[in-house]
Order: sequence, then C-alpha cells, then structure tokens
Amino acid sequence: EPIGPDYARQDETVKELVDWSTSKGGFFHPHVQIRRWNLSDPTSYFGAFLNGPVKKDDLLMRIPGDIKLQLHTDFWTNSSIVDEVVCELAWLLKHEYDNGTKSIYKPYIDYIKTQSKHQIPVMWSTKGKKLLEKVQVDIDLRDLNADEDSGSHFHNWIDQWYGSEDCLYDTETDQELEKWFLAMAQQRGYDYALIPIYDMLNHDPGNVNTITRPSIYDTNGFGVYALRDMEAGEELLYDYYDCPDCKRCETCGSSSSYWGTPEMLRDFGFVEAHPHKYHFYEGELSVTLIIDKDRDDGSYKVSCTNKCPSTKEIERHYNKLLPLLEKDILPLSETLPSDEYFMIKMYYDTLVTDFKQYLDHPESAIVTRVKYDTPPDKTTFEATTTVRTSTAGKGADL
Ligand SMILES: C[S@@+](CC[C@H](N)C(=O)[O-])C[C@H]1O[C@@H](n2cnc3c(N)ncnc32)[C@H](O)[C@@H]1O
Repeated sequence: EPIGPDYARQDETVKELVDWSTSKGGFFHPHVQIRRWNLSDPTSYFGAFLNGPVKKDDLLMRIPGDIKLQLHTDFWTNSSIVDEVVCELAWLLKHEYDNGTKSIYKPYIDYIKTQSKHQIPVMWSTKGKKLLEKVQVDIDLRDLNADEDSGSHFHNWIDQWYGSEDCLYDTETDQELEKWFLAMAQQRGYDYALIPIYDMLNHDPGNVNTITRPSIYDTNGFGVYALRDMEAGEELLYDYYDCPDCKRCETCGSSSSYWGTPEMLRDFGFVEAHPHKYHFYEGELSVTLIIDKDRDDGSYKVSCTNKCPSTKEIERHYNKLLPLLEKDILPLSETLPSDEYFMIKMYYDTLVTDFKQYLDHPESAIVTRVKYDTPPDKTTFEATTTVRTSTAGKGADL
C-alpha cells in the first residue's frame, strides 16, 4: 500500500503557491479560496471554492503569465500534441523538478512533490491495471489519437506512445519518476503549459461555472470569470475536455467530441459526475451515448449525438460486465490498493447502471445532430483546442 502524501506539507505548499502567484501579479477575488474539497477531511483533494457570493462575469482569479511553465510558441503550430507536446512538457517539468530549490517555479514544484505517484491508471499496481482492463470488456476506449483501443490502453499509453529514449522515458529501464512526469504532464497539463493555481480547479461537465479570458496560453496571463451568479460554498469548475476558453463557441469541436467518461478515468484517475459520455465508432461514424442524471430528482435522461449505438452492442458489453463483480472484482477487495479498488468498483457500477438505463428504454433516447462549426476566432480555437482535435483519428464527417 503506497504511503499516503505528506498532507501537512501539502497544506503549506498550497499557501506558498497562493502567495507566490499574488507576488507575481496574480489576483484572487476576496470570496475565492483554494482549499481542500472536504474541510473535515485533511486528506481530501484541493479545489477552488467560494466563501461568499459572486456575480456573473466577476473576475474570480487572475493567473499571471510568468508563473506558467509554458512551451515556446513554436510548439503551437506544426507539432502534434501526442508525441511531441506532452513529451516536451514532461521534460520541462523534470528540468524544474531537478532544479529543486533553484527552480523559479519552486512553490509549484514543491506542491507537485507532495502528490501521490499513483493517481491515474498508468501509475497503478499491476493487479489494478489488469482488473481495470477486464472491466473495460471491449467497450471502445478512444486512444490519444481518438482511435478505438482496448482496455490495455488505460495503462500502457506511456509505453506505447512515449516509451523511447528521445522522450524522457525508456520502456526498458521503466524509470518510475520519468513515467510520473509524463503522467503529470497529462493529468495537470493543458497541452502546452502547466498552469499553477488554475490547475487547482476541478472537473464537472454538468456544472461548468467558470470561463477563462483571453486565452490560458496568453503569455501575459489570463483571468478566470464567473459564468453565472454563485453562492458561498460553491466550487469553481469547468469541463476538462472542453477547452476552458470554449464557452464562447458552443459547437467548437474539442476533446469532448471524442473522449468521455472512460478517457476521463484514463487521464485523470476518477469517474466523473453525470453526464456520462461513451463514444463508439459505427463504421467511420462516431456516435455518442450520453447518460445524464438529474441532480435534484435523480431521474435519468438518455441521449445520443448523431445516432445511438446499437442496443445489440451495448447488450453485449452489459452481459460481459455482469459476471465480473463476483468473479474478478470482489475477490480483490482486500489485496488491491484501496484507492484503486474503490475507483475500479465505482467505474464498474457506473458502466452497469448507465448501460442498463439505455437498454431499458432505448426508444426514449433523444438524438441530436451536432455539427462542429469553424470557431469564430480561429486563433483562440487554434491555441486551445486544435491540438486535441488535430490528432483526432477517424472523426465523424458531420
Ligand atoms: C488538475 S488537478 C485538479 C486539482 C486537484 N484536485 C488537486 O488537489 O491538486 C486534476 C485532478 O484532480 C482530481 N479531480 C478533478 N476533478 C475531480 C472530480 N470531479 N472528482 C474527483 N477528482 C477530481 C483528479 O485527481 C484529477 O486528476
């Protein structure tokens, strides 16, 4: 069982991070606080919360340009996100990590150093990886190029896509620290940049309440604004797969057009709140099954983008899932690291519940056609989402 992080040190480094950002010209609305998600649980993760009301369009935080660890703009144009940008960002993180006290990003590196090295499946135990692969049965898992892949992609994407000497991590020697830099570049990175303070915001696709302006890549920094009036106690959130600047372009193609709930577990190590999304290829056409659950009355709403996946396919996955609980999952409840077991069991329950919702009432699924328009301001779009969309494999020709 890996020893948990040094939680007291984590609290200190978060305070130092906030002071550092402010000293560099950063701003925090007086009602915004970076704190642990659950104040009575000193091991719960961090997020940005309100301790008083704010109005729509209020400036909640300003992230100064020079606290960002950002790649040179040369990487923005002709480099693919998959095998260059994430790799380069991991190198940058390693460089500053090795610089230690001499790093100009010391407060951020100190916080990163307090993070557990086992947060996402690629860094899990072998048993945990194998069980998660089994639970994926043969449900589409879209790889880093948005092509279908098997459940093994959850845990072998670093070996498959970055395992070579020219990208920091050599599969043969399996250096855990180098692998972790790549995992962190994926988990906390925004393609070209690691963004201290802003990367404290958590994900919730069903409750996006912030937007960034002008762009998170703006070298002079950017502001985080309220998308609506909010009350004390609310958390500042956005959709990790929908570029933070994108709220100004409702139909911009972004990662959420081909990555969903399974990929959220791959990249960030948790099962997201509803709406859950599952992308399938039917021939060349990418179809999406969306299972939403009303947060007040608990009722489910099933919808599909462009077309619904065939009930035959979903039934096949569902029938393969059912026996896994007794046969494979429960027997490992005592031997797997507890956080891995908890997440795999949660993911299993999510798949079974979601697929049952669809199979019980396939006729009630609402089908919407989505056409991705060209974004109004191409540059912002280019900077913030092209990298993800430009590597998409067989996107649907909508
Ligand atoms: C960029 S960090 C966000 C800040 C992070 N919570 C922290 O304490 O530093 C992304 C990680 O936060 C956690 N996270 C973000 N949103 C979450 C959510 N809705 N539920 C559970 N964990 C979440 C996951 O561990 C994810 O990999």
